[in-house]
Amino acid sequence: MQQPTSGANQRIARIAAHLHPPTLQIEGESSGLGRMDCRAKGGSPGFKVAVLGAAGGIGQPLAMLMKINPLVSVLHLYDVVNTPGVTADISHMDTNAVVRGFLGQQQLEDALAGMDIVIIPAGVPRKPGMTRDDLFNINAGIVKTLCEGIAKCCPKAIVNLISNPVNSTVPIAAEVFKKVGTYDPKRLLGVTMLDVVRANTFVAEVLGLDPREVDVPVVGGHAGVTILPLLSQVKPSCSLTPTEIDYLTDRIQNGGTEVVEAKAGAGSATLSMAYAAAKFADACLRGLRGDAGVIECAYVASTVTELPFFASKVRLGRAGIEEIYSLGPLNEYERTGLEKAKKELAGSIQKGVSFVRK
Ligand SMILES: NC(=O)C1=CN([C@@H]2O[C@H](COP(=O)(O)OP(=O)(O)OC[C@H]3O[C@@H](n4cnc5c(N)ncnc54)[C@H](O)[C@@H]3O)[C@@H](O)[C@H]2O)C=CC1
Ligand SMILES: O=C([O-])CC(=O)C(=O)O
Repeated sequence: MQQPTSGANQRIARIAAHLHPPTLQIEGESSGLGRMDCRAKGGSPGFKVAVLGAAGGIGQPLAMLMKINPLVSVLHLYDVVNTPGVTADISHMDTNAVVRGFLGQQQLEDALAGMDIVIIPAGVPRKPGMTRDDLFNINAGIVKTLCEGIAKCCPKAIVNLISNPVNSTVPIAAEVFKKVGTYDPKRLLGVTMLDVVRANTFVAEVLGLDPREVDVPVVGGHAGVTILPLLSQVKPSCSLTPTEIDYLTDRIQNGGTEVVEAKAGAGSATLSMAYAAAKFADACLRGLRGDAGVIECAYVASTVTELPFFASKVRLGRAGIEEIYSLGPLNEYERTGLEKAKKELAGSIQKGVSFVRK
């Protein structure tokens, strides 16, 4: 067998050092003890993104999609299990972002330090027969702990909250940030993008269009009747029959349950959610970069209705949410839906607020 040259020896030694890092020091940063660091050099322009719950059903494909995003220079993957494997795996992708893994509560602060965007899909998913609110008891505590970490380590980060029940977890996050004095409503967004993604898909199916050409605003919240598609505002403008409107509203409101039942106990939407979360995070990143006209639906602190939180179209920019749009003209069907949505949302918001204030 041919002996490697001394130049080749040096290169192999360098690669081996990356695979089995002693205590790697990142330029300009201190390295967390026991942290998995999959490339020593970063520094290329771009944003720093953390995924909390990165080893989960949503977390893994979402981490992969964020690794592909050219706006991301550093990707931190945090979970209470399995991040070494996920980090090693994703770090082999030949895209720009430097990937670092963080395992367990003692590494949460290292995972969060310096982040521009924190995406949270941590928590338990539904099984058939459960509502999203049935997840409250477990997920409320998880979200509270993670948000306490964000308030301490990256209080200026944009937070994309995915963990259910979103209608309550966003108010929980707001209360945690208020308590420590770091709350900026412009930087806290509940991710309802999957409702829009589903609505675009189902409406396109009915109209015989390419879903990429369809834009359906979905407002309210992210559970059952609180998911309110505004089918009178579909772009391109179209006329749907009352039967089509009933079918579409029901399918969009129950899209999550459709997946939970099809998975029959193996969890809820993960792949379409990772896609939706990556699309939404990309919009936040483009806003941060200063792109004009970045508009998406999200569940945010709002004065669009009398409720303190509501999902509607928002414009994203360097400060996070730069403008929240009103609902526009609603027809009778949508006005009735809005009243039902508000009634349920009010209770879910109060439940989240009380959890932190108790
Ligand atoms: N907003 C939305 O549109 C959607 C929200 N979801 C919600 O997203 C959440 C996650 O769903 P899946 O990924 O399918 O669940 P999963 O169980 O596959 O993954 C969740 C991950 O969170 C981790 N985790 C648990 N406690 C943690 C903690 N304290 N800190 C960090 N990580 C922790 C788990 O170890 C696991 O890897 C669920 O609450 C689900 O209901 C799901 C689909 C759509
Ligand atoms: O339905 C669930 O539990 C997960 C979810 O939020 C969705 O798929 O919209």
